[in-house]
Amino acid sequence: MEKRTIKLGILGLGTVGSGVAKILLETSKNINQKMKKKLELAKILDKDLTREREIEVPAEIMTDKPEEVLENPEIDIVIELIGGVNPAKDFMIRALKAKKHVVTANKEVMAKYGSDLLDLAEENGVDLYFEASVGGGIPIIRSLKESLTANKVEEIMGIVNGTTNYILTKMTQEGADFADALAEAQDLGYAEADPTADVDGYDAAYKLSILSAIAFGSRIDINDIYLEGISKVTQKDITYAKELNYVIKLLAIGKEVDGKIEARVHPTMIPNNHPLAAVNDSFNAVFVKGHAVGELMYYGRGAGSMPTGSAVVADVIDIARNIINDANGRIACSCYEEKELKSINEVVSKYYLRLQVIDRPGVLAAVSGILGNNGVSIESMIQKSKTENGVPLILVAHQVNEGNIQTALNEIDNLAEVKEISSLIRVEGEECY
Ligand SMILES: NC(=O)C1=CN([C@@H]2O[C@H](COP(=O)(O)OP(=O)(O)OC[C@H]3O[C@@H](n4cnc5c(N)ncnc54)[C@H](OP(=O)(O)O)[C@@H]3O)[C@@H](O)[C@H]2O)C=CC1
Ligand SMILES: N[C@@H](CC=O)C(=O)O
Ligand code: NA
Repeated sequence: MEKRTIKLGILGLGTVGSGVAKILLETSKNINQKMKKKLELAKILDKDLTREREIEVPAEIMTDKPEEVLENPEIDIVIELIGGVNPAKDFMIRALKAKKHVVTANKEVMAKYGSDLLDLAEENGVDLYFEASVGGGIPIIRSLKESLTANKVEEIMGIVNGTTNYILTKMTQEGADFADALAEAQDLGYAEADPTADVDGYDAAYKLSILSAIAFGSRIDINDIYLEGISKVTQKDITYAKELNYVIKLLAIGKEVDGKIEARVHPTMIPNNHPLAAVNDSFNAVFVKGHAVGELMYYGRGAGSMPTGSAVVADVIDIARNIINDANGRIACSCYEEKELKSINEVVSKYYLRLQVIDRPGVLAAVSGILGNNGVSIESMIQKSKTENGVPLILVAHQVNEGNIQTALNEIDNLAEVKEISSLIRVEGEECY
């Protein structure tokens, strides 16, 4: 049956909303030619209609009344770009119940409520797409759901937060101050409305939860993901990492080993020659290992108005194609199994440790003795010259269970010669690449 124009409504004309509107308005001829159908941006909801925007949109399509989008019988696809849980989630529910397809960039909502929303979409015979929620413009969700679907995914390891990658890049390459680098990332539109979501690792954890659900077929409760942000990463550790030929990145790591899932987000040292080490600024990259395809890496802009807009508009076009072909619901929710999650103590990794010790004979023997008794063997060690607060002792431990390292550190902390355990950073990546 010949379809009328497909009408779109945007919720939230902020950083991403402006990118989406720009692409839709400026590229409409090209999009319509590709679609052989007209896509029309019919309404845009935002709270403040007087604020100056990044983009000029016709005044008559702006509204501050949610019902003009959500209850508008003309609108086929609702694009949620408000962020946060509510009212974004309620608006998505209203749209799905009104049998409107939904596209969202909202990782928090998808990580926390994605499976219920996907069920609701299915019940209502509509699609819910969320490519922009992970890796911004990188087509990672579509790749996992479609191009890699023949695989049993064994591992996903990625830099999935543009803000923290921008901050760590500036701190590493320019010795920048944390707060200044964060302010720049905010100015560039990379950060969340509340940037603690970026800095403390929640944003990366939401993304890992979404990726893991698709890759491993099992829902992962966001609260079960081991999480450390970047606020404790110091210039000292960045400098010692350089000496050891490592770089520090905030990694999201998901693995399936013997049917058990490992899911963690934390600052990680990776070798300088590792492919993820060259991923800088707001770029993201996701490394995937599938049983059949082997290793792949997806790389691109993980944040920002236009790159994220690119993923959102691609979802819109995909849904429009489904509408034209009466083909919604092609790919159902991928969480078909319940798999056990490993605790962090069961994780096996290499470790970088930085201790502050008293300059006294026997201290090295005491520390290495405790490590050895706990099955931790030392790969390399640097002892720096004396400071007014003792001597920094930097160790890299071979692969071992996290439980062993933690027990050893508790014992080391009790040594009179040890003033402080300053840092523990996991080290990944050497063996596989
Ligand atoms: N920025 C990025 O690079 C990326 C963002 N995302 C995700 O995209 C979504 C949007 O992010 P972003 O564009 O950066 O966020 P912004 O804060 O820039 O934009 C959100 C917009 O929605 C408006 N808004 C807030 N509450 C309401 C409401 N109740 N009704 C109508 N409008 C409202 C805001 O107005 P006001 O400013 O007045 O509050 C603002 O204009 C988030 O889920 C984010 O996580 C995903 C990938 C990348
Ligand atoms: N705040 C996020 C935006 C994209 O998802 C980030 O910095 O990656
Ligand atoms: Na993406």
